[in-house]
Amino acid sequence: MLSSLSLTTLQVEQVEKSYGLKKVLCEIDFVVEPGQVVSLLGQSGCGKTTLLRLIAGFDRPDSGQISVARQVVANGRVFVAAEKRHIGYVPQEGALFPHLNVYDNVAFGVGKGPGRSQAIDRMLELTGVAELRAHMPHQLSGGQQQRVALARALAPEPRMILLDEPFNALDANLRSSICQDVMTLLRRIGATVLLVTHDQREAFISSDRVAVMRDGHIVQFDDPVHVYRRPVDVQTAELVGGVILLDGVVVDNGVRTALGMVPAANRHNPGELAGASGHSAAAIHRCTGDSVRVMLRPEQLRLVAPGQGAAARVAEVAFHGQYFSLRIVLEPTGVGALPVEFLVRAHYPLEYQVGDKVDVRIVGTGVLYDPRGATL
Ligand SMILES: Nc1ncnc2c1ncn2[C@@H]1O[C@H](COP(=O)(O)OP(=O)(O)OP(=O)(O)O)[C@@H](O)[C@H]1O
Repeated sequence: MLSSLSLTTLQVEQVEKSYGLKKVLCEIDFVVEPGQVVSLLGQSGCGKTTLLRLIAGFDRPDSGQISVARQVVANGRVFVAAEKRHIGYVPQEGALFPHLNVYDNVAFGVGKGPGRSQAIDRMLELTGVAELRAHMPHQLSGGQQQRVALARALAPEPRMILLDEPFNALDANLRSSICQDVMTLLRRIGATVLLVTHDQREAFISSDRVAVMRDGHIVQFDDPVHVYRRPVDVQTAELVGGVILLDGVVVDNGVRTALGMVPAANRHNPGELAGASGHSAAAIHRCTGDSVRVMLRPEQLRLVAPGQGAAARVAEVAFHGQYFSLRIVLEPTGVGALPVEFLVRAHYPLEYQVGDKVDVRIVGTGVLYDPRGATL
């Protein structure tokens, strides 16, 4: 049962696709190893669904090659029809057949043969919807519908699973718990999975690798920690989290900024960003004297006792329930042309109020980009 899922590699090589004059996918190249979960993460319109449809076999690439389990399914000469690719597809909002009950929805794609009803029963159990087998889709909650859609996609024992924003219709709280449930299940059965999402948290929670897409390109294919800690450029940094950007000038042992000296690394540096280590200075040495942009994550800033960091003041406090966000404005230092302000999180009980003077210190290293925000 489902053994084929764990053996499947997906290979996408130099795939391109245009609609009319609009190029929607450019030089798409990546591999999903057997049992890996990979997310396609990007803003609306960047080409995620188009890529998924080419892999599923609903559409043809203009050029390039797609292979599933080392068999070519699409290139200039070969095109294997969707139903012969043995790929499970869970579309946005599940799209269950409204006139079929849960059992019949799950049974839909399962071939006739011995063991059919046991296979369907097992899938209903596995996805936790066995007790709902007689329900019609309109009698199910959003989360239950997604589980049934997953059961339906898994029941024919596909070679891999494609999920197209499957949790979109759920409200925020339900969304992250259902996402975690579904991913735990898919990992337990060793499925090779490609997940389309525009939600960075969903991509990070679920995936071994994240493919960040922009304007039809994969701009970074990396593990989630690297995508967050060492994004390829400022746009990617902003896509996946809060960003503090400082203008700076590279000097011998770091970058001089309005927040003082920032230990810095470029993206290609080995080692962890936290802590100012020798490798940072070596890697940025060749840029000495250059103007750069330094990217920090908000959690890298700490409010500390006077005299221990850069002087600033609290301009605004907002309560979010679990935490407060403080808008902090640096006192002018002459470094950096514009006033520098940013948001810092603080927890209850809050020690600060609007107008307080505070000092700000950086923890860990910043990531360097050129003044346009591109990789150095
Ligand atoms: N059949 C089609 N004909 C013409 N243009 C299309 C077609 N399908 C997609 N496009 C265009 O291709 C681009 C990429 O669309 P796609 O649906 O792949 O993006 P997406 O990243 O999945 O977006 P979303 O997150 O909103 O679903 C968009 O500009 C879209 O308008």
